[in-house]
Amino acid sequence: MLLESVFQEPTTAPEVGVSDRIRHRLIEAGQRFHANDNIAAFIHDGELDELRTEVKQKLQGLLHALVIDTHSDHNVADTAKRVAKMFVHEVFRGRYEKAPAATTFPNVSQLNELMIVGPVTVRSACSHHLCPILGKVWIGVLPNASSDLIGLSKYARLAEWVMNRPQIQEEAVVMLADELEHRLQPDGLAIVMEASHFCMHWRGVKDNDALMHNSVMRGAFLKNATLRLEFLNLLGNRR
Ligand SMILES: Nc1nc2c(ncn2[C@@H]2O[C@H](COP(=O)(O)OP(=O)(O)OP(=O)(O)O)[C@@H](O)[C@H]2O)c(=O)[nH]1
Repeated sequence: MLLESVFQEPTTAPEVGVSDRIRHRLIEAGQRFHANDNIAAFIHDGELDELRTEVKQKLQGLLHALVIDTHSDHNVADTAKRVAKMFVHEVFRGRYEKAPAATTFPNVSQLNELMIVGPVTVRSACSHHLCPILGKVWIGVLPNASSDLIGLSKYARLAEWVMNRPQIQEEAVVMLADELEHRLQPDGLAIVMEASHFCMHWRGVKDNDALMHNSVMRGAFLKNATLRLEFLNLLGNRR
């Protein structure tokens, strides 16, 4: 091959990848696209499969950079494909898919007593190292006569949707609280999360036992110490 042909400028513009198209739409709309943001509204039909293909290609490049022989080692031959599927359609799907439908029902019995759902098992990944976060969430709701109600399973589905993104735990509970508050319009909302961070177990400090606990208290749970205590005491007996 002639040396000139190696250094020749490309005559055609490089093809714009699907991630660039999506990013362009987000920037045009002034929309944030942090690791824990949902960007489903900016992804057109069919583009998620295209995105998975692009991610696969980049992961193949990552394996190459790690000097892993993906040709002769049959164990890694499909790793890029598998990991791309895992990121886009499984562990980070909360970024790319629309919120699960959560039909709301009127509070016909005008319930205004404390209700607790949990423990809801949640799985996430830390945005710093993309290591798994495995944990549990407890949700307390104090409805009022005009609050909406949602089916019990929808608490778990919404929690899964919010957690299936690269996150930090402090922001994850706030995001979940925002989603629930928006749908239920309760007098009070409380969330407690307890999670195990694999970035602390598998690598780094290698502490196997440390857990992170955090909470968010809104409305009546913030103002009324007795209610807050009732919620926390009820969890205390069940954890
Ligand atoms: N606050 C908070 N920190 C987290 C969370 N998940 C992981 N981390 C921590 O975020 C930190 C990552 O940032 P750095 O301290 O810059 O990373 P690092 O030098 O690789 O840290 P080491 O883990 O100590 O090796 C680590 O201490 C993680 O344990 C989370 O949900 N919330």
